Amino acid sequence: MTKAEHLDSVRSWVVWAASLGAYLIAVTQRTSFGVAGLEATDRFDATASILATFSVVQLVVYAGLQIPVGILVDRWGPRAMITGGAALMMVGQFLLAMADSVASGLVGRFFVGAGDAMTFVSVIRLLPIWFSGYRIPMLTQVTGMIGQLGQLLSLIPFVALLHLWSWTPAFLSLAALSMVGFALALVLVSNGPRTDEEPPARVKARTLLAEAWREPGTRLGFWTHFTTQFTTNVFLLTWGYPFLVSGQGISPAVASGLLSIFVVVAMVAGPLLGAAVARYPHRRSAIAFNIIGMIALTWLVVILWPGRAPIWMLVILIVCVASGGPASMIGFDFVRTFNPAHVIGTATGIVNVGGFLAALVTVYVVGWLLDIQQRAAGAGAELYSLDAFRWALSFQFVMMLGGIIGMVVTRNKARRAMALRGEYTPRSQRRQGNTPGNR
Ligand SMILES: N[C@@H](Cc1c[nH]cn1)C(=O)NCC(=O)O
Repeated sequence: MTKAEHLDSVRSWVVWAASLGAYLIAVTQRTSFGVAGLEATDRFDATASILATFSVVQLVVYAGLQIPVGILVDRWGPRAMITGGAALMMVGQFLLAMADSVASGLVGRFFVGAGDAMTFVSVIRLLPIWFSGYRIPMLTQVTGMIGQLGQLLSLIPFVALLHLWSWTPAFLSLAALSMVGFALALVLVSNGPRTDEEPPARVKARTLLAEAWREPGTRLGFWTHFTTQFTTNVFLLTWGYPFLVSGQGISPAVASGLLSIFVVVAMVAGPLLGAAVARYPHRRSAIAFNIIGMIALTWLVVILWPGRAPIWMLVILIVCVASGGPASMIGFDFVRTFNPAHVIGTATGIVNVGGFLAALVTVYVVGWLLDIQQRAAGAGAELYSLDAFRWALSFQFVMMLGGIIGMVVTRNKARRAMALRGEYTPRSQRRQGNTPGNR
């Protein structure tokens, strides 16, 4: 098969569907512990902070492994990484199924986080190997979008099994599900035909990392992912629920309903953004800036609202914050179009650190700001009061500002580099009426 013949072929769709299945299963493994919080509290006799440690360990492992994983994707190819990731998640869920102490549970969660970290970057790396042109940004979005459905597998059948069969059999079924991901990747995923651009296996990790990082387009992708995605993670993973229930006085049932808007928005906004990026590749950062602007504006309105915000305003806020997840996929599109094929895995890993790193910092600082306000207010003061949330959540603006500065600086650098190479930039089009390229 020549290079062009395998692109967009039936085989391409089979490889994509199998890798997407493996990613959806990884998202199920990722989100399974979160929905088993009450059972975990009983099983491990754990406090709230011990329970939070399980999530933090998983997030730190996930974010910390993105760059090594990206480098290994470029060295070994996506197939080995997806199968290896599924195997690690299988081991992790098996350990968790058997765990009866916090320490053994944490080891299980460590393996799940590590296997999960190996999956997404590898699946995204397969797209430019197997597809061409406008399909790639569209499939990037659809991959992210369908993967989020893994949350529903945790929320519905896994929770049902947990209540029906109890802890050990429910987590063993998750281990079995990972075997399905493993088999899918082993049998159906392929790294594609070898190309001249593949690096010799002995290229040093440091060299790959330096090459990917030197490219301003990679850093633009990092800052784009950083700025668009972190508010989504902060809301979904930690502070959204207590803000809605304790800060805004919403009932727990309505708050859970509001959180499910995140899945709906991912389903709707993903394809829309994919189509917009495919059609206007030279307007990608403008699209991301608009979404960041909407997130910042709606947070500002809710934070400055006198008293509790009305429910319709909270819905608008959640729709805008939720669109940050799909918008963050624009970061991976920058990677694809600015980097040579042999560093795309490494550069994708770098970009995927952005949103998770920003979320970790923000989750921690918001918690710290809530604590110090309670201490300053004296004994008996409420930890989760609306006023305390107003100040604490305002820290998000600091992170957004930092991210926007990063995006502007790297976008200008990327455009300067393109102009030096004589390539199309939006500015050069305004001056000369050039034809758009794909950057
Ligand atoms: N931005 C997310 C994926 C996404 C797509 N639509 C909504 N969320 C992301 O970066 N994901 C990485 C992963 O490992 O899932």
